Amino acid sequence: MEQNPALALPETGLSFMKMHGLGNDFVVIDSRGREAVTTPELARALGDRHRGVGFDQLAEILDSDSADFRLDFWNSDGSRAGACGNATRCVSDFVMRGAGREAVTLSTSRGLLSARRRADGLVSVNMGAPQLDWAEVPLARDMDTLHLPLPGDPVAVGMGNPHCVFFVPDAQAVDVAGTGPGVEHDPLFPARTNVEFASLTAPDRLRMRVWERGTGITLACGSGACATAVAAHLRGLTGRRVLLDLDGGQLEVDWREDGVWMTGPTAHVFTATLAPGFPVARP
Ligand SMILES: N[C@H](CCC[C@H](N)C(=O)O)C(=O)O
Repeated sequence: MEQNPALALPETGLSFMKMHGLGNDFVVIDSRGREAVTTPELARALGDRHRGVGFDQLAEILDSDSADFRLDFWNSDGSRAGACGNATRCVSDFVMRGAGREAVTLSTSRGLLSARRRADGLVSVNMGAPQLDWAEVPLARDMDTLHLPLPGDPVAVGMGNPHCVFFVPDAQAVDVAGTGPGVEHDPLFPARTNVEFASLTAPDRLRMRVWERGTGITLACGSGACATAVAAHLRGLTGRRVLLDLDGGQLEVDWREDGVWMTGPTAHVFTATLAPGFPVARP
């Protein structure tokens, strides 16, 4: 096996954690006290579910001057994600446990966020204010973000990353794999987009399924749940606080004065070490 120099790690035997929030799964690399190690090549190699470890997102923990830590997010196709709500909750849980604290602050590419453990053990993150201006999402040109000029009349919401939310009669019946990629790559979204399909199942309760930019179908998407709750409220379907049923479980979203709070379970599955020489060149 020949080592590919383009993928060489700064050290062999890199240690990482596998975590998930409602089955939205992550590889987490703790790089506090050193330089960042993630590159697009490493993200793709680790993200390969057959030849690597497999994940929906990779999160790298880094030192921060302005918060308890910094978090960078990557998709399995090697692209960057500006936000990842479930990984933020999982990593915050890990950092809080390590420090014996019940609340932390973190910096991401969209700014400063905060997280805390609730009395019931679930972890909440304040994902910040939704981005409702076309340029912030971002969209290709000035338009009404509440009614995009696409079949299905979706809503665009930014949560530090772009989301396109469709309200449908039955989210369960949607061909997510068939519809998602076309929307992800629609020219209306210059940075591509995450795509959500949601239906109202009770007052203030939504069934939601997701196609994630750079990853595909996932069992849950925290920022997608926030975007969907914001869109549902703005469309007059729900109040500001909703319960979302995703393929992997439930999330609570509460759009408060100080930002969009998202609450749910977290899991640390294992900690492991990459074999020396990984990743190796592939034929
Ligand atoms: N699963 C993540 C979102 C990943 C979004 C990513 N696919 C992007 O490119 O924006 C979450 O819990 O918020």
